[in-house]
Amino acid sequence: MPGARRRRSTTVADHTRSRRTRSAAPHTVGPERYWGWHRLRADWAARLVTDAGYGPDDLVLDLGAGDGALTAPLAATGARVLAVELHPERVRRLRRRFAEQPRVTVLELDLLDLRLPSRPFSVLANPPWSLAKPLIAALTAPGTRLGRADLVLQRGLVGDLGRKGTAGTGSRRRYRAEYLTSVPRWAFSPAPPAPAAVLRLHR
Ligand SMILES: C[S@@+](CC[C@H](N)C(=O)[O-])C[C@H]1O[C@@H](n2cnc3c(N)ncnc32)[C@H](O)[C@@H]1O
Repeated sequence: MPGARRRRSTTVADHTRSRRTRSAAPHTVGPERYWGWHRLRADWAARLVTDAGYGPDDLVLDLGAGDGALTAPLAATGARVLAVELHPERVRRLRRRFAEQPRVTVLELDLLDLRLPSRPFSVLANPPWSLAKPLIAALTAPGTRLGRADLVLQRGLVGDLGRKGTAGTGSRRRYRAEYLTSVPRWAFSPAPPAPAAVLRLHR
């Protein structure tokens, strides 16, 4: 199971070593932890899943799954879904909600510690925006099996990456970065401080 056992292979954390070796500040589960919580409304989540077009042959990661806004419509496509969430109560709710769905696996894990699957996979996620850059670096690193990722992120960052047109570490930038669509603030509950957009990364 991806992420369940840590081999010394690529984890998202490998790309953020400097962050991780600082005291555990932004990722610690504890009273000082700030938990971003801008849930996608069901209609927008359904729209993003429809646009992505996944089906039973796909393995799709929902990183920062919350209470399953994207996990649920993804599961409805028949895809195999890996929902990663760190907040313990949200993990409990996810496990209850998807208990009867064997094609959904919920991992209680810092997404920066996730060992990426060794088989081809995709990502559809509305992750914590503070982790956008290390997450993109990890997903596009040499050797990952990522096929495509649609990430709901702060619009300014998506615009910058879309203009640049590529993403990836090292001299060979293997992924195209595309500004897929704008997402208005009212697509979330509560509304985030800045407007959002979907960044599509694909080989
Ligand atoms: C912007 S919310 C999105 C929730 C859900 N995907 C949705 O669209 O409604 C981000 C989620 O990431 C979770 N989260 C924050 N830091 C995380 C981390 N380091 N690893 C995994 N999940 C994290 C939060 O608890 C929250 O549920």
